[in-house]
This record gives sequence, structure tokens and C-alpha cells, in this order.
Amino acid sequence: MQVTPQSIWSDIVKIREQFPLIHNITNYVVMNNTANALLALGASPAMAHAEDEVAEMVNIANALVINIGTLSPHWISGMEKAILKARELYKPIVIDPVACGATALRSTTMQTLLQLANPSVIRGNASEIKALVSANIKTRGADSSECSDAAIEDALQLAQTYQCTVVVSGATDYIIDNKDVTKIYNGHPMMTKVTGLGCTATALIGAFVSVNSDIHQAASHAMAVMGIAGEIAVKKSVGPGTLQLHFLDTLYQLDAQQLMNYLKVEAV
Ligand SMILES: Nc1ncnc2c1ncn2[C@@H]1O[C@H](COP(=O)(O)OP(=O)(O)O)[C@@H](O)[C@H]1O
Ligand SMILES: Cc1ncsc1CCOP(=O)(O)O
Ligand SMILES: [Mg+2]
Repeated sequence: MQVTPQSIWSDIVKIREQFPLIHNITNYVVMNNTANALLALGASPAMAHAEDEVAEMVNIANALVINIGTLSPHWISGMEKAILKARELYKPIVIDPVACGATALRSTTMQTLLQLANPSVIRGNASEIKALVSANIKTRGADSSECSDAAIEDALQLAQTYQCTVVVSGATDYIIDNKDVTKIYNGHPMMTKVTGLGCTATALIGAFVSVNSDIHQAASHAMAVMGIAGEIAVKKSVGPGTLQLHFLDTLYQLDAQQLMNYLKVEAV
């Protein structure tokens, strides 16, 4: 398994040709942004959380993204139904444990959903990944209070527990499973000043796993695209407001040459 400009580009072409439907049960804060990011990449987003329709939506979707950013009881039931249907149909499930460790509701819900889901990928920042492993870790909210390097051991443990790929995002993005560790060095600190770019990363992972069954490679491709689009967009931006706009436009215009010019990856 390698992560190269060519391997990333090959997946982007597939996404743009196949227009995969990505079903997101996500949060109020980022719904619009993540839908737009999926469209800009070339995928087709659907945001649906009602208990009465999620199974039908999963039925036609190519991947399911579960994000616990703004939880409530009915949403949790919807997430459970969607997960059960996705498992029945062998569709990939990607999980974002937003602010896990900040409140008991988030931590307990996440444990229940993870056991139910058998996820393909869990993507969080360092604080969230650590909180998933140790119940005594308390986080301050959606933003990480630690560097991604601090969660490598926890990510490995999580990957072993759920037999899945774990992504820890941050200055360096770590993509970790039982066998491989991939590090992506792309990105820019200003990305942490735009709410929802972590959730966007998780949604893009959904798009990549829908066209690439090598889950570790697909997740690495998504994080590389996030970082590269972020870096290019920052150059055109004067702050987080314009970064949000330029990020979408850059994603839409991303080409093979830019991947060659910008990719900074290391496989361990
Ligand atoms: N210090 C940083 N330097 C470069 N890129 C970063 C940095 N922090 C986060 N990113 C990038 O921002 C995106 C969102 O990641 P992150 O901020 O860790 O997620 P979250 O919003 O869930 O906390 C990712 O693509 C990540 O690579
Ligand atoms: C701020 C906030 N609060 C609940 S969900 C959410 C968005 C978090 O998005 P991200 O983790 O991608 O910054
Ligand atoms: Mg997040």
C-alpha cells in the first residue's frame, strides 16, 4: 500500500466519475459545509437523520458517516438504525467522535455506537481519540488540547480493539491500523480556526472509502487532499472567513499537478 500523487488522483477521478452518495448523520454546525465539501470533491451528499428514513437512505448510499457533534435521543436512535442497516449491507461506516470526553452523553453514546458499528474508519483529533480509549480523559469540547503525536498509542489500541483504521488529525495526520502507519504533513494551522474542517475530513474519508476498498489508503488519500487543499487555500485567504470559501473552491479545482507539488507523506 502506497500513498502517491497518482494513487490519490486515481481515487479523485473515480469519485468524480461515480458521484458516490455519502449518507451523513452529522451535526447542525457543519451540515451545510460538509455537504458543500463533498460536492466540491465530486461526491453526492445526503444529510438525513430521521429514524423513519435512515435505513432507506443507507440502502441507496455508498458509505455512511456518523458524527456525534450535536446529539439528541432521536438522533441516537437514527444513528443506531443507520448503522445496523449499513452492517447488513456491508457498506463502509466512518465515525467522527466530536467532543468525545467532554460530556457523559457523548462518551457513552460513542461506546455504544462503536460496538454496534464495526467501523471502517474512526477520525478524530488527539483529545477525542484519547478519550475514546480512556474513560477518565476529559476534553474541553470540539477542539483538541493536545498534539496529534500524543495520541499515537491510543490510536493503535483503538485500531486493534475495533479492527479498523484510526485517523488522528492535527499538524501531522496519523493514519493507523494493525499493520501500517502513514503520516501526512500537509495542512495549515489556520484550518483549526474554521469550524467543521475536522468533520469535513471525516466526510471526505466517507467519499474515498466508497471508491477504494483499501481503507487505510483511502483514509490517507482523504487526509492528504484535506491538507493540500487547506495549504493552497490559505495562500489566497486573509483569515478563516475567506479560508472557508477558498477551501471549497480549491477542492473543486484540485488537479494532479497540485498533488505532485504539495504532497508530504511518510509511510512507517
Ligand atoms: N496545526 C495544524 N497544522 C496543519 N494542519 C492542521 C493543524 N491542525 C489541524 N490541521 C488540519 O485541519 C484539518 C482538521 O483537523 P483538526 O483540526 O485536527 O480536526 P477537528 O476540527 O476535528 O479538531 C485536518 O485536515 C488537519 O490536517
Ligand atoms: C463546534 C461544534 N460543536 C458541536 S459540533 C461542532 C463542530 C465541530 O467541528 P470540527 O470538529 O470539525 O471543528
Ligand atoms: Mg472534530
